[in-house]
Amino acid sequence: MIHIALGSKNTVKIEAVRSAFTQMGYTFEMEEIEVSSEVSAQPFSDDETIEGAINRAKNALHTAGPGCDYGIGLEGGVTETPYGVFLCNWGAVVSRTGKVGIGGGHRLQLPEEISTQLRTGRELGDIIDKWAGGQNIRSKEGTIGVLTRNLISRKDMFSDVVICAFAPFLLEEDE
Ligand SMILES: O=P(O)(O)OP(=O)(O)OP(=O)(O)OC[C@H]1O[C@@H](n2cnc3c(O)ncnc32)[C@H](O)[C@@H]1O
Ligand SMILES: [Mg+2]
Repeated sequence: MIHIALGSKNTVKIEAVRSAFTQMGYTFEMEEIEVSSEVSAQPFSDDETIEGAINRAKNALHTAGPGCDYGIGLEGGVTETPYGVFLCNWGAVVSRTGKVGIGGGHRLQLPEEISTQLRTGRELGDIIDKWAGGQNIRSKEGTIGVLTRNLISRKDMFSDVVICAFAPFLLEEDE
C-alpha cells in the first residue's frame, strides 16, 4: 500500500491519478489537497506550467505529512509558438527523498479565436466554457475533449501524464 497526495480537488485530476495508479498495479490511498501552484492562474509557457506542477506536488506532499510517500501535481497551461498557441499539460511526482519525476501530455493547437482571448490575459477555463456553451468544462472533458470530440478527454490525457511522471520511480523499483 502506498500513500499519495494530489495537489488539487479537481475531479478530473483525481480520476486521472486513480486511473494511472490502478493501471500501474498499485494499491493506494489518496488524499486530495487544495494547494498553491505558486505560478499564474493561467501559465503561459512550458517552463511555467512545469514549475506549477512541481510546486503543487511538493506542497501536497508537505501538507499531507510524514505518512505520505508521493506528492503529485498536475498543471494545465498554454504555450505560444510560431504556429500559434498550444494547450500544454504537465505533471510532477515528488517522493519523500526529494526525487522529482516529470511527464508531459498532448499538445493541441488552439483555434485563433481562443488564442486571441488568452493573449488578453483571460483564463482558458472561462474562455472554453463560453466558446463551447458549457459549464466547468475544466472539471469534465476539458478543452482537449471539446476540441477532439471527446476522443481524448482531459482525464485520459492526465492519466498518461501521471504514468510518465511516475516512470523514474518504476525504474527505482526495478533496481
Ligand atoms: O483546481 P485546479 O487543480 O486548479 O484545476 P484547473 O482546472 O484550474 O486546472 P489548472 O489550474 O491546472 O489549469 C490552469 C488553467 O488552464 C485552464 N485549463 C487548462 N487546461 C484546460 C482544459 O483542458 N480545459 C479547460 N481549462 C483548462 C484552467 O481552467 C486554468 O485556468
Ligand atoms: Mg486552477
